[in-house]
Amino acid sequence: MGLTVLSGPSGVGKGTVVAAVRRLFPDVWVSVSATTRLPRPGETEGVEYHFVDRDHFVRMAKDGELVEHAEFAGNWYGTPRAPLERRLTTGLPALLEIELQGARQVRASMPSARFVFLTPPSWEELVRRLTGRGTEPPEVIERRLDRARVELAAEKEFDAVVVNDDVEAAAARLVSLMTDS
Ligand SMILES: Nc1nc2c(ncn2[C@@H]2O[C@H](COP(=O)(O)OP(=O)(O)O)[C@@H](O)[C@H]2O)c(=O)[nH]1
Ligand SMILES: Nc1ncnc2c1ncn2[C@@H]1O[C@H](COP(=O)(O)OP(=O)(O)O)[C@@H](O)[C@H]1O
Repeated sequence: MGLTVLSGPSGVGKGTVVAAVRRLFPDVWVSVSATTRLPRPGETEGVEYHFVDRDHFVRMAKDGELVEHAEFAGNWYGTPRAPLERRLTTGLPALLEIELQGARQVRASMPSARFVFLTPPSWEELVRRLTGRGTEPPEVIERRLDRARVELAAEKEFDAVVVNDDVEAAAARLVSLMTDS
């Protein structure tokens, strides 16, 4: 059990697959990140993210309250340390859903974690999903696709690669990776 880190390009379906993992595996614990990004319609403080302003984020980072943090497409994201450490002391599974730079920081500080990369069936399908979600304006989609190229090139750094073709199959694979000792 222990810590699993899930990464993958924006729009690949990380949030969708993690929601399916929660249904398959209700005991899973998923870290709630801090971010300077504004909430999307339907997002709630403390559920998808802790939404903080830049000053607050910088203070958290400076005070060592974040396990890792990174800038992604113009906003900051980071994993709060205290709740993750509390969870890890129980020995029960914990999941982080974070981008590549953060995953690299966790790899350096917690090398025993499992690193899983979620990848799309094709580049065209990734563009379709990111555009189809309808949550970002075109210029933000462009920045995320730029990052997606970088992230896809780093697939080999991960312990396992899961293709998100079918959501349920991808979720089942992630659960088996998380629970494999
Ligand atoms: N490094 C890091 N990345 C994070 C964290 N939380 C979320 N992310 C990543 O930030 C990126 C953007 O997240 P978000 O704005 O929610 O967009 P979405 O993943 O496309 O729905 C995604 O790759 C997330 O996995 C975090 O705590 N640390
Ligand atoms: N396996 C899949 N097949 C088709 N569409 C998917 C699949 N997984 C996710 N999607 C869709 O792709 C879009 C992006 O998914 P989301 O979970 O928000 O991605 P991420 O969290 O990686 O940015 C959403 O509209 C979602 O419904």
